[in-house]
Amino acid sequence: MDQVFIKGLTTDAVIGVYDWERTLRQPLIFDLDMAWDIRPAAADEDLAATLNYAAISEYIINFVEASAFLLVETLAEQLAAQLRKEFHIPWLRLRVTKPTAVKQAAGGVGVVIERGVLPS
Ligand SMILES: Nc1nc2c(c(=O)[nH]1)N=C([C@H](O)[C@@H](O)CO)CN2
Repeated sequence: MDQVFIKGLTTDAVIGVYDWERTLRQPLIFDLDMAWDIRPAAADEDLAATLNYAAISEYIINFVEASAFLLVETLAEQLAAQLRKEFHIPWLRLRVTKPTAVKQAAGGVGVVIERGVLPS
């Protein structure tokens, strides 16, 4: 299946379970793979026939900047559900990385979820 992707989208949010984390914003990085048949868009050079990664990036930034979840799990789950509904995405894989949460984890920490059904 074809995919449209967004890699390394970075924005800030209030996120975390500890008291000190409720008083500041921390960076979060989003990697998103979305199943989509790109052939109709390619055939007609038609942006409306594909997933507009610029529009989806803007949606993610607005959603995340307005959020204040405790767990990255909750953020991932809510964001994935909203993205699927808003953009009619049949299947997606979403990675949410909290790059500064654990100093010794150079590549960050976080979650990866897959939601929906991969079209055959
Ligand atoms: N699986 C998770 N573990 C932890 C989370 C989380 O959201 N999911 N959050 C924290 C703290 O907020 C941490 O990021 C502070 O450094 C700890 N573990």
